Amino acid sequence: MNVAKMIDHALLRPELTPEEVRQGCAVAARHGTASVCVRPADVAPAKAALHGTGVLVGTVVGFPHGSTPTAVKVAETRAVVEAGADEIDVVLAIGLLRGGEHDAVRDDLAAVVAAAEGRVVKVILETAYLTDEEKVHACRLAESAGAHFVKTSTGFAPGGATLADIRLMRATVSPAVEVKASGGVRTLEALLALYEAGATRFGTTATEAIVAEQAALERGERPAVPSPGAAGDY
Ligand SMILES: O=C[C@H](O)COP(=O)(O)O
Repeated sequence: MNVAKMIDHALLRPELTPEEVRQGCAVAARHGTASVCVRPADVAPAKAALHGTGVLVGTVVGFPHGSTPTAVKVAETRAVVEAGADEIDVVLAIGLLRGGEHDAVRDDLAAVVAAAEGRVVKVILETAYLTDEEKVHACRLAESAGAHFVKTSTGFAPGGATLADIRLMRATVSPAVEVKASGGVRTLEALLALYEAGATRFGTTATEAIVAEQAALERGERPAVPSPGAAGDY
C-alpha cells in the first residue's frame, strides 16, 4: 500500500508564503500524493505548479468556521472551480447543526455541492465541537446533500481525528461515501490505525515524515503492524 496516494497534503496555515506553497506543491509532486489542500487564493498557482504531475488541487470553502452565509460559500465554490480546483472541502454550519437546524445545514451543503458541478466535495464536521449524536446527524446531512466524503477536522480546532470518530462516521454513512481523517495525523502508525478504522483519505501537514516512515518500513526498519489505539495527537 502506497500511503502517499491517500494523502491530501495540507497547505492551509495562514502564514504560508507563495514560495512555501510552491515548495509544498513540490513535496506533493515528489511523493505522488492524492492532492494538495490549499487556501482558496492559492488554487490557481497550485494548479500551475502541479500541471502534469497527476496530483489534484483541493481547497477549502467556509474555512475554518463554516459560518459564512450560503451565498458566500457558493460564490467561493464558484471562484475556486473557476481557478481550477478539483476537490472542495467545505466546513458545515457548525452552530446551526448544534442548534438542531438540520434542514438549513443540509441546504447549505447542497448549494455547495451544486456549485461544485460534479467535483468531489468533502464535508468537514469539526468533530471537536460536536457530540456523537451531532456527528451522526452531520454525516447523514452531508450524504443527503450529495457529498462524497465526510471529514473530521480543519486542523485548527481544539481536537482532530480520533479512531472513535472515524469508526462512528464510517458506520453512519453508506458505502458510497468515504471518510477522511484530518487534524493531528502525524505518523504512519496513526495513519494506518485510522485506515483500519475506516478512513480512506488523510489530510496532514506531516506528509514527508509519514512517507519517510513508510520507506523505512519497506527497508525492514519498522514493525509492519500498527499498535491499536494509535491515532493523531488528540
Ligand atoms: O487537513 C487539514 C489540516 O490542516 C491538517 O493539519 P495538521 O496535519 O497540521 O493537523
